[in-house]
Formats: sequence, structure tokens, C-alpha cells
Amino acid sequence: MSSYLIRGVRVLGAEPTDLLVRDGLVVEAGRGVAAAGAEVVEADGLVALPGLVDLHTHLREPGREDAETVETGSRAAALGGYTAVCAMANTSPVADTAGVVEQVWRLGREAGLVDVQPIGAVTVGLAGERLAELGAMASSAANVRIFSDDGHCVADPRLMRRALEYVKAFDGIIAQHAEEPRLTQGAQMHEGEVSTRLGLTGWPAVAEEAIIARDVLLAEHVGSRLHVCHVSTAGSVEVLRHAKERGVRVTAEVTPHHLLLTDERAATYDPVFKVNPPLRTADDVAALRAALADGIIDIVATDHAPHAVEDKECEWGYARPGMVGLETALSVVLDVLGERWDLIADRMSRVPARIAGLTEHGHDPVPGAPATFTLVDPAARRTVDPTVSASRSRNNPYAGLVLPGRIVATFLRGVPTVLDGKAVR
Ligand SMILES: NC(=O)N[C@@H](CC(=O)O)C(=O)O
Ligand SMILES: [Zn+2]
Ligand SMILES: [Zn+2]
Repeated sequence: MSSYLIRGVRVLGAEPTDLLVRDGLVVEAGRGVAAAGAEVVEADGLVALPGLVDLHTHLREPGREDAETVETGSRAAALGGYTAVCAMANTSPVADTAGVVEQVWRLGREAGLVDVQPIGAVTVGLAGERLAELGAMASSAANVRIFSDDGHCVADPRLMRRALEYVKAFDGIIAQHAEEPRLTQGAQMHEGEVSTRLGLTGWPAVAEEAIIARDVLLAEHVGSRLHVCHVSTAGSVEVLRHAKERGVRVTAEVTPHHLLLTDERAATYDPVFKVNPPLRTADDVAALRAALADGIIDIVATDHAPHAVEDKECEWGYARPGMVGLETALSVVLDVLGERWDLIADRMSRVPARIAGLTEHGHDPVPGAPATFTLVDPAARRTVDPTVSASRSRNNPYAGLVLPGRIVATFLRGVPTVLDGKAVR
């Protein structure tokens, strides 16, 4: 295995130093570290962060390899600075058995670009009727700890309670897509002034907030861990604040797109802006940003949701919801939070790693730690071009926007997956 000397890097924004990487670890730090034979990576002006961890990624394999594969999604992740992603279960077939989660896990290992940690479905076929084989997925080679019917809500409160109780035995988590289906029938976008103006059926904030309120009470009642996917409203933040004050074991994520974009985008009728939960109002965006900074929302997760052209370049009403996000997440967060490196490391690496139990991730690149980190050029600005992407899909809502920051290199256990801004494989 080769060794690397990362020269002049600012670890989490600190004064420039050199990092020596050998045998999968950061072995030395300091100015002018002697490193005979090491490959030199010039990192003047670059900031090192612990490798990013995404708790919510759709990789589409098995079943929709035309939209994304484990390999192409892994490459997009590495280019975005990620070293681990959690793969959502809404594939075809659904990841509701040990066999499917092991297949995804194995494909991730073969691609070797990021650690792919499969999420298992809560219910068989995501149908919301019977619990899937949670125990078998937990004890499989994929070692599943997070379960989610994402794309669908576990709407039945009795089933949700049983799922929470079941996973408690192995400290598992239920990650809920909070959407009361009776309140979102036919919904196309956020219910509000813009939906009224456009004549599109609305997805009211209360459809999300009612499920979160119910679930934090259920989690408190049974003493289990709940994670709330893609929180999108100011009201949800208040429910979470209340639950956290009571000591409920709940964590929550926000997506980059809900931190940056609003429902005004729907006025273009461009389905690239159709997503679940929908883009909300500027007041919601402000509340989500504040909640992320103060920790009521624990992490940023991409909800990278690649879709094939035919599922997106059609009428709004027929388009599938979802947008890609792995390659732009850090730039959006930099734009929203500014260069608060310790906060960014918390929200995008340390805390998601801790929630998911990915013990090899979320460590600052200091001597003795795994060499699993990413190097960012904060001074770079780029115009987002959806065609410049490792993803198979092009449903990028940031096209034409100028965003700060560029990932220059990513290392996974001492091996570069990205160098000079390009994927190594
Ligand atoms: N976010 C989306 O709009 N779509 C996701 C499912 C989901 O995250 O709910 C997808 O799988 O495409
Ligand atoms: Zn979802
Ligand atoms: Zn999702």
C-alpha cells in the first residue's frame, strides 16, 4: 500500500500542516514531516474534513440500474467528499430480506469507493402491513441497524410501535418518512400560497408534523431510537425541540435542498423541483437552518434520489419525486452555514457516523485515526452543470447556480478514491 504526504492542509480550518498517511492511518502530523517514498498531495489552501457520511442515499440497485447503480452512486458520493453512505431500501426487489441487503453490501464492497451500509425495509415490500425480517437483516453480513420504509410512511401506529420495540433488542433505529398518507392524497407540492396560485394539490406541513409528533411519543413510550428523515417544516422543528427537551431518543436530518430551495421553484413547472417532502416556504428554510446550527436537527443527509429521464422529463403530475444531491451537498451546506468547519464536520460526518454505528467513520484526520477524510477547496466556486456528474441521472435542481467549494481529494482508509477532483476508479 502506498503512503501519501498531504502537504500544507488546514485540518478543520486550523493552521496549515502536513499529514503522513500510511497503512490506512494518519501516522504523523506537523510542518515538514519527513516522508521518503510517499506520494505528495499539494494541499495548499485546502481544508481537511473527516470523510462525509450520508445517512440517506438511494442507489437504485437492484432494479433501476438505468437510474443509478451501487457503483455509479458510490463514485458520485466519493466525488462529493463522502466515505460512507447508507443505501435506502426502496429498491426492486425491496431490501426486506437478508439476501437483498447482503447483495447491496457486497456490491458496495466490490465498487470499493465508499462504505455502503444497507438500510433494511421495516415492512414486507414497503407495503406497511407486516414487519419484514428485521432480525435476519440485523444478523446478516450486512449488519443492518437502520430500518426504513422511506418513500412510504409506516403509517399504521401499531406496526410502528412493534417495529420500534423489535429493533430495541439490538439498538436499532427506525428511520421514518413522516407523511400521513391520508393528508397527502394526490399532493404535488407544498400546500400554501404558491400551490393555490398554480392550482396544484397541496402537501400540507401538518401531514409531516402529525407523524413526527406521534412517533416521538411512541419512541418515548417504548424507549426506542427514532430517526426522522428529511425534516422540512418549521412546525416539525418545534415538535422535535419539545421531544428532545423531554429526553426522547430521536434524531433528525435535513436535506441540502430543503436548506436552500423554496416552493417558489414549482412555478417553473419543471419537475426537477418535485420532491418528497416538497420544497417549503422561506420561513421553513430559515427555521431549518437555525435548527441545524443549534442541533435540534442533528445532521444533513442528501436523500440523493436519482431518476431516469423518462421519469423526470414529463408533465409535473406524472414525474417521480426526488433529486440528486451527493455531488453538491457540501457546497450547499457551505453556502448555507459558511466556513464553520467544526459544525460542518459534526453535521455531515461525526454525528451521522455515530447514529449509524459506523465506527470507522467520523474521525478527524489526526495521528492514529483512520485515513478516511476529504480535502475541500473552500475558495473555489463552480457553476453547477448536471451533465458533469458520476451519477447516472441528471435530475439536479441546482443547474446554473454558482456554489462555493470543490472536493479535491477523498481518502478511504488510506486509499484515494478521488484525486485532483477526479474519481480514481
Ligand atoms: N425524496 C423523494 O422525493 N423520493 C425518494 C423517496 C423518498 O425519499 O421519500 C425516491 O426514492 O425517489
Ligand atoms: Zn422519504
Ligand atoms: Zn429518500
